[in-house]
Amino acid sequence: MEADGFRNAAIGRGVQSQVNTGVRRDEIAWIEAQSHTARLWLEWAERLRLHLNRHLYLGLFSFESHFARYQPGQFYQTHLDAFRGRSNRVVTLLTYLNHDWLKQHGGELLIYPDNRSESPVALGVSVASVLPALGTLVVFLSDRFPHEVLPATRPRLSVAGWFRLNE
Ligand SMILES: O=C(O)CCC(=O)C(=O)O
Ligand SMILES: [Fe+2]
Repeated sequence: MEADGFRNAAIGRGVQSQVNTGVRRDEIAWIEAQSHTARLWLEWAERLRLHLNRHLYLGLFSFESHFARYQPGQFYQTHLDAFRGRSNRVVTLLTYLNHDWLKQHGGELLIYPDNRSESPVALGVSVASVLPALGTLVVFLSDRFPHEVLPATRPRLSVAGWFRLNE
């Protein structure tokens, strides 16, 4: 654990969790209710959870969230946040803490087509390219949209969160 609370991000959970720097190079810090801002974020997520359950009947049970810090050149290769039958992450939230982020800084989040789509999709072509700029919020179903983080020329701070089903 670094002095500032960040540590190397691992892949997988519990005993299967491992740090694999070939896939992801970022550092993370879990968000608990450690500050007023953190509490506001968790309260906002709780209201969104109730709203999604009320209107989309998703049965979301809990929320977990972390900061992630990518140093220049670091990345996260294409992955899904959940696998059918193996994880209970249902909805992914991403938001960014980077002022004045320009296209030339790179660091895009690339989102690939829904893996259950019926229509033929061009392999390897993203459906969205998102600059990690302050004020942007991305929401998608965790087990359906592969995504990756491209390297940036500046440090890149994000907040990721997942609504989960009951374990
Ligand atoms: O920081 C991002 O844009 C995405 C991070 C991500 O995909 C993850 O933490 O699972
Ligand atoms: Fe992800």
